[in-house]
Amino acid sequence: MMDLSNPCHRIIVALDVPDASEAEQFLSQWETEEKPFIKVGMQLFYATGPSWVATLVERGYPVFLDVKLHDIPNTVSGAIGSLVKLGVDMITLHASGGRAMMEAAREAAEASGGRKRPALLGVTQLTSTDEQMLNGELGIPGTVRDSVLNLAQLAEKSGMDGVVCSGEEAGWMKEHVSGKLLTVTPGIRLKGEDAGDQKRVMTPEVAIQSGADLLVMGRSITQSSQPVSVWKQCVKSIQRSERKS
Ligand SMILES: O=c1ccn([C@@H]2O[C@H](COP(=O)(O)O)[C@@H](O)[C@H]2O)c(=O)[nH]1
Repeated sequence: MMDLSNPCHRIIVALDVPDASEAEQFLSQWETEEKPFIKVGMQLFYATGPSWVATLVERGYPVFLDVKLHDIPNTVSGAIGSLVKLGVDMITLHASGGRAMMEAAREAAEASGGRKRPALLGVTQLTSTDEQMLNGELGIPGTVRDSVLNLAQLAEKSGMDGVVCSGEEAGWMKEHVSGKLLTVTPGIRLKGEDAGDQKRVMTPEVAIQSGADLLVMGRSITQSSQPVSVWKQCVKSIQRSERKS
């Protein structure tokens, strides 16, 4: 189960791999270490199905199910009703799905009948979106920050426990929302690393200093030849950054 006071749980490892066997092989490298906080996204969830995710939870992994639900309220309510049974720690929905959709999700999660209620996170603007894309192909005026804040405030009013945004917005946004809203921040890159498809990126240290609560790290860890050592170094360096800020 996730424990936000545990520094190891401040980094969520995005397990973007094709199947359960590759995921298991990757996780086996942590044998003697504390279990990492794992993000299962669409690629792995669609490949393994819910039962493998439930076994991860049973084995004591904190799990973030990043399926980014976005549909009519009734459908999202049903989906949350099914996903809550897995016992995961966090689930994402697109905040742009609107208030009725997020409220329906919250009600479905609360009706989970004695099971642990997962934290629900509203995805604001994806970290692969920049201002040019926002104003151009998406037709949304203003800055990325304006749009992230608008969606974060909507998520908060709709009963979400947190939001997904980039490190560029995480700390600043907290001045405009309640302190209870958790900020989960992907788009993390080590110094000098290629951003790839991500547009709003930050190093782990700067993201934590800027006010992010939890960091999502995928390829920087999964594509490293020494993933456990990169993970450990990042945990240590964010602890140091936190002490300084
Ligand atoms: O705005 C968002 C929301 C989710 N993600 C997810 O985080 C990881 C990032 O992977 P990297 O390899 O570190 O880029 C990935 O699973 C995305 O689906 C995001 O990047 N941005």
